[in-house]
Amino acid sequence: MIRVRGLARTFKTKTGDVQAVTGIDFDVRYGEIIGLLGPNGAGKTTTLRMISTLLAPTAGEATVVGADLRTRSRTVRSRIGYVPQGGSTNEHELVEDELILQARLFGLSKAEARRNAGELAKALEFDGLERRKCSQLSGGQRRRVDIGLGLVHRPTLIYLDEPTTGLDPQSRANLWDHIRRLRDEGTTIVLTTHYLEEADALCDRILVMDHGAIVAEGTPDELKRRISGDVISLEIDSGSADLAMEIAADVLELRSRLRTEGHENGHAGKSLVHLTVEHGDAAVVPLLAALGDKGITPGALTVKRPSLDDVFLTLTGRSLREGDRS
Ligand SMILES: Nc1ncnc2c1ncn2[C@@H]1O[C@H](COP(=O)(O)OP(=O)(O)OP(=O)(O)O)[C@@H](O)[C@H]1O
Repeated sequence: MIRVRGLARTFKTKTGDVQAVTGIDFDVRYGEIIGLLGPNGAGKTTTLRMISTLLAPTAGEATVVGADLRTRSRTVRSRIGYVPQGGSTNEHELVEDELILQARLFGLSKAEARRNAGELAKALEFDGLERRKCSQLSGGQRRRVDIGLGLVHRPTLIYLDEPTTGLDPQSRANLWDHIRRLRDEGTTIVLTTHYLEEADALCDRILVMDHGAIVAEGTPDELKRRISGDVISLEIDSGSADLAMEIAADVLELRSRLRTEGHENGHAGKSLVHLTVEHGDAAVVPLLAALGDKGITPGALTVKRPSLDDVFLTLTGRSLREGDRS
């Protein structure tokens, strides 16, 4: 469905060149949901904009739904749907008019446009809202209309840029169901997300991006399996965190160790120390004893199977959530 080789984009700015995407390779197969996962500024949107012809690459090549990105950009455009981060609905227009206008822009007849709009309203469950102005929709309804706009010309490939950002958990889960249904009906989907749980729940395959590069690729399970063993997370006073990691390295056979600042939920002044070990349960008692000998008592301790966040930490040394704040 998509074949990308060496795709790169550099932006020239007053303060110098920004290498937004540094020469990436990836493939997307028919009927997959692919997630581009990464923190702010990782290059996800730039990648989507390039493979949707909205932004010219500075290097590299791509074939999208059978057409060359550079030489047949009009064909590519006619075969894909692109739903940008903020959507593209016009506040003052009626939902139905927006859908029909969009379909007509892609060359559909009035009758086809009307039929597709009606079918999508049913499929994405915003039927009954077609005569409302876009400004009168809830966040979740609006996102479904945005997706409808991307699909109204019946593309087989759709790009969704952060489809659920800003939605409440219920609307998010509801939108996930719709996205899965689209895939089951034969639409290939490439989406970007900051949410690990979204990538985990929704995507068949994940491309982890950081600093303009793909740093890992695989199914959610494959990525998690890369960090074999368990992750022990300890909350430690920031002043003692480095010593705690040294002590842990002395008494345990560590696969990896990472430290993040605990900014969230009133944990200022605390650090979170993440240790990957073969058998988490067996490691806890000797670890606590060794820390206790040096007067360190963790505020909290958890042992769990690695999450995608742990994968990201291990690959990049940073938490995705830290990236979110930058
Ligand atoms: N038009 C532009 N001019 C200059 N720099 C840009 C431009 N567009 C993007 N960038 C830079 O390129 C890098 C990648 O941006 P991009 O929007 O692709 O990241 P992203 O992963 O989509 O981030 P987010 O999750 O915040 O949407 C960032 O450093 C960004 O500041």
